[in-house]
Amino acid sequence: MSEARGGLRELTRTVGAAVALQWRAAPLASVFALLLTLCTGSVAAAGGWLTKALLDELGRGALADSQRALTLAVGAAAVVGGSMAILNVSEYLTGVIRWGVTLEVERRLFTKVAALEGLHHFEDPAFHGRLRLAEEAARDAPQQLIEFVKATLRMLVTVGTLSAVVLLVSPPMALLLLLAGGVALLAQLVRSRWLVELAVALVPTYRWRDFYHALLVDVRAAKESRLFGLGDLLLERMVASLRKAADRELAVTRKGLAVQAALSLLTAAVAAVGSFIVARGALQGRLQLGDVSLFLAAVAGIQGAFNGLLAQVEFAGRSVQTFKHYLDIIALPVHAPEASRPVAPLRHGVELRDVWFRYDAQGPWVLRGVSLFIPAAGSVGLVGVNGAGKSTLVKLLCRLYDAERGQILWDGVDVRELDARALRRRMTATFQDFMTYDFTAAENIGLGDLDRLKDEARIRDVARLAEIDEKLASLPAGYHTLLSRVLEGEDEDMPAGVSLSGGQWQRLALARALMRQDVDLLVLDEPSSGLDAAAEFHIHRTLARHGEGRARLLISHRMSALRSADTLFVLSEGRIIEQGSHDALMTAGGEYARLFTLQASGYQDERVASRAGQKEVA
Ligand SMILES: Nc1ncnc2c1ncn2[C@@H]1O[C@H](COP(=O)(O)OP(=O)(O)OP(=O)(O)O)[C@@H](O)[C@H]1O
Repeated sequence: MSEARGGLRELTRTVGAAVALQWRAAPLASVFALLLTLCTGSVAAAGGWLTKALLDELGRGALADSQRALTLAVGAAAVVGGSMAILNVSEYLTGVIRWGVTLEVERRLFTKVAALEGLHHFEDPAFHGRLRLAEEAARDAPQQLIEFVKATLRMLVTVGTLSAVVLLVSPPMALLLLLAGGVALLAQLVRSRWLVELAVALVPTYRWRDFYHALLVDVRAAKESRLFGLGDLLLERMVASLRKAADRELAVTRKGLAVQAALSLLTAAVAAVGSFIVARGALQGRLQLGDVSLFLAAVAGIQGAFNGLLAQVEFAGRSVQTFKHYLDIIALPVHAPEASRPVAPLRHGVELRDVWFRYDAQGPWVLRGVSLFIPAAGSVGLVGVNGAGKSTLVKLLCRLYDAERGQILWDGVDVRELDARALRRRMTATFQDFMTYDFTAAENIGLGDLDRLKDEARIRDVARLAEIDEKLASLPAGYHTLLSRVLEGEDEDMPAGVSLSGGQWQRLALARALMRQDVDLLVLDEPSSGLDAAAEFHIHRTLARHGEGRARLLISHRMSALRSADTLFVLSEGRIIEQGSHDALMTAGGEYARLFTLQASGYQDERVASRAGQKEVA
């Protein structure tokens, strides 16, 4: 009982939200659509009544009033013609409302997604599942729920008016019809519940299918896929996902077939019983020809109205569930900037104080009591083997996650008390897994500072700093060349897109990070991993110049790039195990010295070393 009440509450909440959404998206069209719905609901009864009156009049033979018969005939024809006109206008209004609602829903959904703070939602498979359902809902659910509301209204008006008509002819029959309709409705609700449960259960299957599909068409995946011959394997897995979905859907459809067959039998039986009652009444002279016609039209009308609603129930049940996911995502809390303290320019430095962090509450600790200080005008280098936690530390600094224990302090203020967006505006960063946007070259750089997205002079300045200006200027449309091999420009004159090399993309990412001028903290996570040796040397000199007077955190596996940092921290399994200047750490002979010597020895050529040795001896 309480479950049914909960279900009803859920239905009311969802349908209410869909109706409110439609009202906001297209108020005028909604009012007209409602009026037309009420009109179409009464068409059957009006048409039936006019036909009955016409037949009764004609049945009077020579006594018939020809003027009245003619008026009734014209009236019945007008009702049919009018209902067709209403249908056409309704279709147009449905289009207007559908577009209004789709735009509104997509805008609201992705405004919310864009406003979500941090990364944890985006690294949660359950969130992606919900988002998929919500997007599905954004496309169809409000419309289907509104169609359901309209079908219910139409059904109520049709059944109400026609039942009144049938009641006049045969009261028991009216009851029978309503009962049969009610049973069919309940059965359909059960069927729709099965379908909803199936849709939710199949979300991961469809997401895997999408994933294999993306791998089959993605240009980057195509390289490995061709080289390792992965095409058949991916295809097989994609088809297997689809087959799984198809098998499960067909199983539910088969289950529903029995229900459907029982419903058809019930409908036919009710119609047969009704016809029998009326035919007998006519034979016994209790009913006239018009009554028979009216009754048969009413039976067909009521069953048609119920069937119309039944068809909507299936979609509506599914929509209630998917739309619920949309409403849940819309209701997710986002950070309220007004609740946070403004961020002052950095004067002393950023401090990590005994920071502990793990990605999942049950997962292993990734950072275990990290403490380090990045002075406002100093540089810090972070060293550590793969998986030590370096990039995780960067994510915490950018407030993409918050520490579980300990604090990150911005001039002594816990960053959790600060407005995250304002904090991010005071810093810039290049990430190890930087983005390559399929935009123009200028936009790829300008995105680093949206206020200067069109500032070509500034864009070229930072491109020069990142030593990519010459290359970009030489592209077919210079900085306005699209950097894409998968999208084409919407503008016909635009030359075909081009792609860059890995190192060139990295320079572009670096230029993007340099776009922001008024920043206090510069975070560079492997900014030169893809650069050739000469370029790396130049870039680091440029970065050192550019970063002067700011707090800098530099991460690199190329240890030579870090040696000039004021302080170096060695991170191992989430702990700082050494710290000091390059010279101090080399003298100490610990992990840093071991890693540095190991890397340096890889660059030693014995012939050069032995020549150097001979010179020393001489
Ligand atoms: N989003 C994530 N969810 C769960 N675990 C993660 C996530 N990102 C990283 N990890 C785990 O956290 C640990 C530290 O990863 P991190 O990327 O910080 O290392 P790193 O020092 O930057 O390594 P590398 O030198 O390879 O870039 C790893 O064991 C990794 O598996």
